[in-house]
Order: sequence, then structure tokens, then C-alpha cells
Amino acid sequence: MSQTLADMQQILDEADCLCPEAEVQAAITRMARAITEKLGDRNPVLFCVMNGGLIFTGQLLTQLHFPLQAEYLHASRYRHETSGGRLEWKVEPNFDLRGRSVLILDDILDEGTTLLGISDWCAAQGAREVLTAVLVEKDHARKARPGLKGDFTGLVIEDRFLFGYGMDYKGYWRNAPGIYAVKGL
Ligand SMILES: O=P(O)(O)OC[C@H]1O[C@H](OP(=O)(O)OP(=O)(O)O)[C@H](O)[C@@H]1O
Ligand SMILES: Nc1nc2[nH]cnc2c(=O)[nH]1
Repeated sequence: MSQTLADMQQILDEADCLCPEAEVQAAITRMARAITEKLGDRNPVLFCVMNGGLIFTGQLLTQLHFPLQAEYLHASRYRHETSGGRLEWKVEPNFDLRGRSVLILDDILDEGTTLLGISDWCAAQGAREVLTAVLVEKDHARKARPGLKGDFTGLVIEDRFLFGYGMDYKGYWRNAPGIYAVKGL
């Protein structure tokens, strides 16, 4: 096994599981009900924020039983690091947002800079309303705006560096079937 693979296996073996898969799935089901209640008759367009939003979006979408359009965008600011920098757009959506209800789907609201930047961009494109849904909110007071929260939140989790369920550690373990914290971080 290469050193990278051995290191990554050790990361998972030594990590703390903060939320097992069944609890994550229950949270996604609760979110699906709340989103349906709010947006079920608004013909919304949903944007998965790649890459981290992939698994959450996939598991949420099939629980939304109303007409919607599903799209993606790609914006990133961590680049395999454990602290964030400037938000970089990798793929801007090519989609007419004028007058639309928009729901942004992402794995985590940490400082919230990513979701604020994306929400502002959607509003500037003429969206009628922009809502956000995050699987995880990180519990700390360093938000980009005091008290910043998603409109729909699955789980509130302690202030450690998390991976699994879409969140990566150095590009790995987005596929981990639960939410884990790296040992010592
Ligand atoms: O609330 P913030 O502090 O802005 O952090 C949250 C963002 O960080 C992660 O993305 P990242 O930039 O790591 O890109 P990724 O989606 O490719 O993992 C995550 O997917 C969120 O989009
Ligand atoms: N993987 C991962 N990405 C993040 N982006 C912001 N916070 C986190 C985190 O705790 N884990």
C-alpha cells in the first residue's frame, strides 16, 4: 500500500465518529419534510454545491416528491486545507434565475463565507428568493455574520475538522458513511 493510502486508512481508523450513518439519514429525512413544506409549491431550482454537497444532495433529492429542477455549481475555498481562504468559483451556473426560488444545498456551514458568497451571487442574478440547506452547521461563534444559519439545518456538530458524508480530509473520505472528526483536529 502506498504511504498515502496507509495514512488515509489511519485517519479513518483513529477518527471519532460524531454522527453515525443512521442519524445522518434521519436528519436528511427531517430536512426533506421541512423543505417540502416550504418549497413544495414554488417550482424551485436546487443547486448542489460541488464537491461537498454531492452526497447530501443525492440522498435528499429522492425524498422531495414535488416538481423541481436540480442543478449544480462549483465553488471552493479550502483546497484540501483545514482553514478556508478566498471563495473561488470553478463552475458558475448557466441558468436563468430571474424570478426563481433558489435552494442552495451544501454539506457544511462552517464560517458561512461560502454560502453567503453563493447566495449573494444568486440574488444578483435576479432570484426571487434564495434559501440554503446544510447538512451540518458547525457550532462556534466565528461566522462570517453573527448568528448566520442555514434556512434548513440537519445537524449541529462540534467545532472540529470533520469528514465523511461529502466532507473531505485532503481530498479523501468524502465517502465515509457517517460524520467523523480527525484525531487531534
Ligand atoms: O462555511 P465555510 O467556512 O465557507 O466552509 C464551508 C465550505 O467548505 C467546504 O468546501 P471546500 O471549499 O472545502 O470545497 P469542497 O466542496 O470541494 O470540499 C464545504 O463543502 C463548504 O462548501
Ligand atoms: N471537510 C471539511 N470541510 C470543511 N469546510 C469547512 N469546514 C469544514 C470541515 O470541518 N470539514
